Amino acid sequence: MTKPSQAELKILLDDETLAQSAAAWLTDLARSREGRLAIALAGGSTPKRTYELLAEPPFRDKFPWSRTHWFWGDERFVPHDDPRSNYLMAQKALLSRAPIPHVNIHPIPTVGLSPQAAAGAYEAELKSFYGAQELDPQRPIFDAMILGLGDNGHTASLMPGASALEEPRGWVVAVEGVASEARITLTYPALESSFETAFLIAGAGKRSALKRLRADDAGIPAGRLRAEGALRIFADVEAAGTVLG
Ligand SMILES: O=C1O[C@H](COP(=O)(O)O)[C@@H](O)[C@H](O)[C@H]1O
Repeated sequence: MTKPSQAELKILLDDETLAQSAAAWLTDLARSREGRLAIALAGGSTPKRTYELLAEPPFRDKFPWSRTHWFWGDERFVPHDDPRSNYLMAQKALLSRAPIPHVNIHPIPTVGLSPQAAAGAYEAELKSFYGAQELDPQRPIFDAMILGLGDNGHTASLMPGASALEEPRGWVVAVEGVASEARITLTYPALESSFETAFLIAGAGKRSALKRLRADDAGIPAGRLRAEGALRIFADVEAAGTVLG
């Protein structure tokens, strides 16, 4: 298990170089893996430029689109055309602009069912894709997991104080009452089940949370993550300020 304090930290000058570096990492990783690939996307605003770059040359021309499947680490429980939707952000920045087969896109359902039912449906979809009901640490679900870090230390939709933080076995849960809308999130066991994981972190507002992440601070949800594979942090200098200082 890899703790955040053991992550390889890459500090980039600004948003653009962070996105270039993250897109290069993901493309090289995807090309180095054989067969079917699973990538879990983060939402929010930080990864948007990385997603855009993947759909543009030179990354677009090198990426193994046909064998890559796209999942989400979390979703806001709103329709997919709502501006808050993590699916919508990825769809506009990447999915609609790259040659991705429709069957390779696995959004978290948000309409016509309860948050609990949506979490159950997504867990069933992940298990069907994985081909087993139980996680094998030797065989992670994902090849790459992209994560963000909230100012309050949340990652995916593992929010401070949420009961989701204590979920020992389930792969996906609903989170209600901790944000303006309900959330659906992968739990630690599922988020940790990846060959490689990368946090994308930008902006001065993230300085304190990044410092706590790098100290494995269990007081923030991200600080409790123990990745099964390699862990990387791509941070811009604004976010990394106190880490460098
Ligand atoms: O609410 C969320 O926030 C985090 C962090 O987003 P950012 O815009 O501050 O990078 C994100 O990773 C997560 O997917 C999202 O639902």
